[in-house]
Amino acid sequence: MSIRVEKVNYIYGKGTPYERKALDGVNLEIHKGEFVGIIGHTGSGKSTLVQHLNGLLHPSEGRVTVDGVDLAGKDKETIAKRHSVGMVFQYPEQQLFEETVKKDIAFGPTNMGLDEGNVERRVRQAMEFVRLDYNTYAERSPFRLSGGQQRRVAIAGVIAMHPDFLIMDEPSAGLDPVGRMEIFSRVKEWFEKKYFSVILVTHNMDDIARLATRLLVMHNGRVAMDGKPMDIFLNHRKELQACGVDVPPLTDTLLYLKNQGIPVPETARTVQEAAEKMADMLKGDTHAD
Ligand SMILES: Nc1ncnc2c1ncn2[C@@H]1O[C@H](COP(=O)(O)OP(=O)(O)OP(=O)(O)O)[C@@H](O)[C@H]1O
Repeated sequence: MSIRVEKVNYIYGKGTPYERKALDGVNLEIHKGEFVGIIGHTGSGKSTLVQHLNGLLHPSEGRVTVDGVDLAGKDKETIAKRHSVGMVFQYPEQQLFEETVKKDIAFGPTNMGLDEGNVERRVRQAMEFVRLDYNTYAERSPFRLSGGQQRRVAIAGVIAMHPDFLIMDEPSAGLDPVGRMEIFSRVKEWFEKKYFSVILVTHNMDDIARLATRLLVMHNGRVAMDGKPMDIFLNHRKELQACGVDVPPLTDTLLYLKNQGIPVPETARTVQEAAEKMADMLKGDTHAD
């Protein structure tokens, strides 16, 4: 199961004085089981790219397929594939439109043709996922909630679709630090249970260090770097900085441990996991002394 982006160009305002090439020859394959972090300076094309992955935007040139199905189509199979890629937008208020929280979250599963009982079950499960109490919020208007609560409703609406791929574009905007930790720990938990793969667009390098198993660095509408976060941070810091991004603080811990003679564990999937394993090894050495 995978999403493939083939030779994709995207131009905003084609033929107008505001014409702007936002994607420039992007080739990419994202597989089930990956937690892909997408970083890059502002305007590098991250949001434009992810909006192609579930057919919200169509390439000016090239194509995007999910399991071989071209998202440019309009048939039933294409729609089902688009539904398998859930998207949490940068601005949740753009995503909410129903009169109650419950109806808003139920919209996607209802559209998929699920019966009432199943829809209800998914709404409750999704509200639990985002830690919104059903009895308190189900009947409230989503427009009378705080930004952080709206964001939770928007995330719940996508979770209720049971997507194979979950795209999150700057999901922490509007969430307080506790809210962020809550949502991200649930996302991590479901990712680890293999309920979905994740594509996370963020400027938050700590989140990348904690969560990403693969890193894409966007620069001027191109994928400038694509690899294991650990390798990019440890071995390609200069190239990364040339793309307008710096390494997460945890990189220095990793370098310190490496300089103490602790090998970087190749099997670690995230930077944080590597740092934890290396710290354990260091402790082990200390005890041995
Ligand atoms: N609706 C639009 N109309 C015209 N140009 C746009 C539009 N949306 C984005 N662009 C331009 O396309 C380029 C890529 O924008 P995009 O939003 O994809 O970047 P980004 O990396 O997600 O940025 P940010 O980190 O600020 O969210 C930028 O130059 C931006 O100004």
